Amino acid sequence: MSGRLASEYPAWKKLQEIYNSDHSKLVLKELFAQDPSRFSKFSKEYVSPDGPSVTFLLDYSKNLITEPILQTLLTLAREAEVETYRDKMFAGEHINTSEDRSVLHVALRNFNDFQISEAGVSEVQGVLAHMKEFSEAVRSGAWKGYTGKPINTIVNIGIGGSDLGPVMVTEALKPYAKRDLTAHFVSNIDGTHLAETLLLCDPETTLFIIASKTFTTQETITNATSARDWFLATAKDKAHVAKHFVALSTNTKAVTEFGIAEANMFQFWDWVGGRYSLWSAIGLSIALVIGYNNFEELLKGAHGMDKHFKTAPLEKNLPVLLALIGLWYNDFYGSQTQLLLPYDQYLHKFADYFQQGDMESNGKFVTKGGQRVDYQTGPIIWGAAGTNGQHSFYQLVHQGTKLIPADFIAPATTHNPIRSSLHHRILLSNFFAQPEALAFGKTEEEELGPNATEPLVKSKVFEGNRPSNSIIFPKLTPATLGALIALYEHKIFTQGVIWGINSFDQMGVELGKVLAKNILAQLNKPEDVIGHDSSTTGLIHYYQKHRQE
Ligand SMILES: O=P(O)(O)OC[C@H]1O[C@H](O)[C@@H](O)[C@@H](O)[C@@H]1O
Repeated sequence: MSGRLASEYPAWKKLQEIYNSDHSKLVLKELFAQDPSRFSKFSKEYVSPDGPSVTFLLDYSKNLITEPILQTLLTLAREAEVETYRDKMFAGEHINTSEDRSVLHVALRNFNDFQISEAGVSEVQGVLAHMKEFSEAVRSGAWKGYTGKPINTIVNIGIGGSDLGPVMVTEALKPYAKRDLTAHFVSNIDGTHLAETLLLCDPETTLFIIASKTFTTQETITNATSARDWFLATAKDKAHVAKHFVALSTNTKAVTEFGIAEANMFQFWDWVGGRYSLWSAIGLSIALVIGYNNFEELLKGAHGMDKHFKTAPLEKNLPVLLALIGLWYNDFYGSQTQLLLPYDQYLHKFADYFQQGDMESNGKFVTKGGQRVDYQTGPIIWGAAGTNGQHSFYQLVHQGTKLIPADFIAPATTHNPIRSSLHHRILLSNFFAQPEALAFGKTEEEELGPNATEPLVKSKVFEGNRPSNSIIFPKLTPATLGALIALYEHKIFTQGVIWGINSFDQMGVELGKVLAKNILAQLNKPEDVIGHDSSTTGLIHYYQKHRQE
């Protein structure tokens, strides 16, 4: 039953035994030499079941696994009832127990395949139709600003899940963008973020999209209010707000109190988690930038992956395989982090996006049953796009003292084939070379011959045996991106079920918010600063001494 300690499952204990007795024998160079069919055994092609064509190859052969290890990991998934909990999610059961909510981002991209009865699900199509109509009106120029000019700039104001998804996807799908519609994203409460953005905006032609599930988030409401003040400083009449401000939210009351009419609000529901919300009304900026039809392709690509996750047997289920391999390193090898390395400049925000997606979901130390876990849960996610990382942190990945599993992700075809795709061939040669170097390394013998012992030679040794997955797909299309995001979403889900934690709440972001509110009220005068430790008090006093308003 989910909520149990993962370490109590028989398969977990068996994995620990296997690790203890065998891990020093798991050497990639030998595993490949012993089995010429290792690649075909440990790689799978995904082909979308229907809808827009999506294919990709997942090669997981360069991992420190054998068939028996994989089988034991699969047994662990069965003992943790991953299939049952997956089906509960798709059925709309309240698997987010702490908030007593269902978890239904899959319902946002459901094209009549799953029967889900939950309040709001039947409204999804209506909101999509509203998004289509509105985005087409803005893109065609039919929607006019208060002086009759068309909109040429949009500013999405939101943070966390109400920012990262739209930012990542609009960057990733830039080749599909309407280039004369500029999109900005303001998230940080630091006034610099808004001020620098407003310098690039004209109030007559700018549309502000206020994206907030709760519509109470301090950063977003403060930024939205300042943006409205800036707008009204020129437009004067409050009635003009209707042409320049729309809201994406679950909170109709707060939206209308802010001064945005319900007609300009795009609704979603409490069963959409913030970090799973780009498929909802939160995706409005995506639809505006790439067009509604491309947004729908994104949804369909994700839906194809949902069907795969829902129906493929565990041993062929790609999100499950990624989850199990990741768990093997996280819980038995003691790996603390997981790299996401897209060899595609358009995916330069992919790791940032899944920092929230994974770390906010699985950064939990208590099971659903309230027990402190005695094993590691969510990994630290990090990464960078293309070869940039190779010239910065890869040194540590290759020759440092830590084991850092990495996912390499690349398209076979580029959207920018300059110089007959020369750039892309160089990029991909690195995409192929890095996992090879990580896995197989370079010995002293290769460096100088059998008697080489000098420090210089030693420093050139690559021990190898550093694991990675590789994902390669034909081209980065909206549907392919949708499938890739859903792949990782379901990976996160699977790991969360096995660890017995609630992947769908985020209690850990609350304490800082409460403390900041309290401190904000004390910032005026030194004598107001009470109730803190000496460090916090000292820092605030220093600020009070040196600030200039
Ligand atoms: O969309 P909202 O309600 O403004 O929340 C923005 C963000 O706030 C918090 O940091 C968390 O709850 C995140 O999950 C959320 O994405």
